[in-house]
Amino acid sequence: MSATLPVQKNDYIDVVFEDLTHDGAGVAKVDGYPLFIPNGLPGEKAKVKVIKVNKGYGIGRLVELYEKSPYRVDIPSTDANKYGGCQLEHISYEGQLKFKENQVRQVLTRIGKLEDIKVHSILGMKNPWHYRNKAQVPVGEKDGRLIAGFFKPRSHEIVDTNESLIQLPEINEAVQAVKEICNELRIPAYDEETHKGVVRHIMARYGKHTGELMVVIITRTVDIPNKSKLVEEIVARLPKVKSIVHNINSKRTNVILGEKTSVLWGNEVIYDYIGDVKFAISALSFYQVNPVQTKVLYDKALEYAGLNGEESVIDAYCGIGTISLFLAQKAKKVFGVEVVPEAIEDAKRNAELNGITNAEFAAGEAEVVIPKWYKEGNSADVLVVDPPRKGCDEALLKTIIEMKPKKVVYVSCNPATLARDLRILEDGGYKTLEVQPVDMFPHTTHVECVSQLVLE
Ligand SMILES: C[S@@+](CC[C@H](N)C(=O)[O-])C[C@H]1O[C@@H](n2cnc3c(N)ncnc32)[C@H](O)[C@@H]1O
Repeated sequence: MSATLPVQKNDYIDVVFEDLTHDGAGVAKVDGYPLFIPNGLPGEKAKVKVIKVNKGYGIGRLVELYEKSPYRVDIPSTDANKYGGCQLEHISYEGQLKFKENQVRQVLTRIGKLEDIKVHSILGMKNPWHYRNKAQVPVGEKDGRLIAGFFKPRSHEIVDTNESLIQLPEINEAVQAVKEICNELRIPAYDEETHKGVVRHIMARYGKHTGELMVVIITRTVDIPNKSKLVEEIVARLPKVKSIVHNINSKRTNVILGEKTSVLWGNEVIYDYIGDVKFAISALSFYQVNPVQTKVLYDKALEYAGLNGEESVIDAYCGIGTISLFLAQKAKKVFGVEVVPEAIEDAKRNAELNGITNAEFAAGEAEVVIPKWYKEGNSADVLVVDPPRKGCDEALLKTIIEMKPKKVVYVSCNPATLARDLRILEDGGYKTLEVQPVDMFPHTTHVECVSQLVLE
């Protein structure tokens, strides 16, 4: 096969990078044949080694840079830099924002065939470091010691580090402390090959605006050896801890959290504020990871909803009711739907906590609950969706098109599924007026968008 291609495996060639892939690799073309090379930036000239050739594209490795992009920044070669999941760290923040904005525009045109919609300049952060309020760190064993950190790319080999440049310092400290305590108390790590051992993951979550810390220990076993000493030491070394939770995941799986959760010490939840609204967050509930940009994102969603106090609003994929409670302050009534029952319990508690009485919440799949509401004769003036990366279920999109809310606000963490779903809604009678990208995840390739659609 490779005989007909313009490059062969192990060739060394000189290239000029033209573009970036959605996951941040440089794209160079040889006689029209694309080569994807991690770490290459548009405009740069380089020598690369071809390491793999497929029919439609090849993969290469950067060997030498002849000419650097003005957006390239030098980063020290630490484990956190190499393995910490920050695929865009070698690009200046200005360059990252440009890349993300461009990516949104390209994807909306290519997948959504949305040629003429208004995509605003991306809203970035003033200080794009140490923003993440949550970490879920895999645990393993090396030389008889429990280690925890990042997986090496495309492997399950763990790099033992707690140094992350995008996590809040409180999160890094919490992970490090739990790791040390487990080693001191000889609590064994889980071994995924033999399916033996105890600790699988350490999770930490931090309320930036309340200073409350939650530690979750995820184990294969029902019991944790030295459990009471473990709890005692966590409380002693992490003064901000308000909740220590045990989650049991006894399955052979890559899924992090298991089904059984119990509180080992303190509260079942921690609290945090977004703006003036207070939220209770339990271990299994989704909560946005960038506390600064969440406010920016929700403010935009609220602006796009354009409420005057008379509307009935549905908030699909509502999590712990975060967007719902902002909407409820401006609408007549809000109905939130979410598949995780614990998150719905949090949402109800959050409405009460903030004295909000015009929000109701239902646990279930949005694509089941909302069609059922519609069949029972209910509808909404405004519908907000904030689905996971896979986007909205087709059954939900079909119901939206039939229900005909005047406005749809689509919050998305994946431009590709956003583009796909906007196309379906456009074909069903909606017009996308504007799209606002928001940088919720600096230094990674992820980008969030809020879109406003109106019924034509
Ligand atoms: C991106 S999060 C958004 C949550 C919330 N709007 C927020 O900003 O915190 C997506 C949420 O959808 C929930 N979810 C996933 N699949 C669902 C489904 N089929 N129906 C309802 N909720 C679902 C997840 O549990 C998660 O809470």
